[in-house]
Amino acid sequence: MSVYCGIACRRKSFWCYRLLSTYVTKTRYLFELKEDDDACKQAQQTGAFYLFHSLAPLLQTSAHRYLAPRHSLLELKGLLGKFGQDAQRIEDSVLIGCSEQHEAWFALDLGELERDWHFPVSCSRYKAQALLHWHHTHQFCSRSGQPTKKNMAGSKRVCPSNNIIYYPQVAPVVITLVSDGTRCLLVRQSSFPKGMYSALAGFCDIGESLEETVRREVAEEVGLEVESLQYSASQHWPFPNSSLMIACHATVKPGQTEIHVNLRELEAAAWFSHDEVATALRRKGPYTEQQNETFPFWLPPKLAIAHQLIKEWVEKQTRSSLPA
Ligand SMILES: NC(=O)C1=CN([C@@H]2O[C@H](COP(=O)(O)OP(=O)(O)OC[C@H]3O[C@@H](n4cnc5c(N)ncnc54)[C@H](OP(=O)(O)O)[C@@H]3O)[C@@H](O)[C@H]2O)C=CC1
Ligand SMILES: [Mg+2]
Repeated sequence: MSVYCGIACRRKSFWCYRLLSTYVTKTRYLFELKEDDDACKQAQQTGAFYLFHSLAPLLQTSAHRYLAPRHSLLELKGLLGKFGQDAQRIEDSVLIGCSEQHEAWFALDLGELERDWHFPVSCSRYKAQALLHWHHTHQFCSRSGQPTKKNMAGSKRVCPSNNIIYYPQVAPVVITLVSDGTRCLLVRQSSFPKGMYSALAGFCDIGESLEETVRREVAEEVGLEVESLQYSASQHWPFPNSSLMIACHATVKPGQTEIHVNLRELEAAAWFSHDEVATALRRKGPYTEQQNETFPFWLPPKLAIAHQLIKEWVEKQTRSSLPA
């Protein structure tokens, strides 16, 4: 769907109106709310608020489903009064999106945000929880030590004493499925649930390209050298502090498949065949009980990009083994 919108764009010093898609007008509207505190405050009047308590979303059950209730500004003020909280708390809310009709959506945490965040993962909550968490952990200027002030939308914080602007941080992480042509390499950390293996992951070091990170992490963790790299997809991952997972496939140099596990990083690493991985993809962990004194081999759930990467590899192997 496309609409004529009132947003003017400057091109060669002329103002012109363009045919903009719904997505573009929505994006431009959100941009305006992030840049303009008054516009954002105005948007709160007609917006919807989603509530959290120490990063756990407030949910209601309806027909055996959990739904996140929406509150108008008026309802929110009533709720805050009921819980003995000041209406000033609304200033802590952060902008998390808007509808196609430009109804702005906000998230507000009414708890103390003191606990570690261990909650069931859901894509729709990623942005709200990651942003609320970032604000909670970045309240002071690292130069002056003074408290920073968030803008209305919560897209940045500013130090009033020196005007340094702090934006929410995202740490790039590469996650690589290494293959030797017929098998793929999966690893586990001691912190993983029992029996679960995943693709090899690692944070980018400062100054590195993604290609360099993949090469270094594979060498560091399993002592192998990769020679080809193919980008697959990316995912925002909120643990521990908002990462951008960049998923890739890579292959090892021919004949160089002997794994040397770095035990400071990993508990185990091994090559797995197509059939073993295809079977594991169908299993649903976590397993709390051992079978024949070991835990079944299983893989991260569908929500994790590791699952998509591994599934992609299995499908590619299946296709290449079919007769032409
Ligand atoms: N969505 C998915 O499918 C998957 C997501 N992941 C995520 O990928 C991330 C990285 O994987 P992992 O193998 O642990 O990474 P690494 O192999 O890079 O090892 C983690 C260690 O790196 C150090 N480190 C370096 N930079 C950072 C940073 N910016 N933030 C935090 N720690 C840093 C820390 O060491 P120290 O504390 O000693 O300084 C940390 O313990 C994890 O957050 C994990 O949750 C992993 C697999 C699958
Ligand atoms: Mg790692």
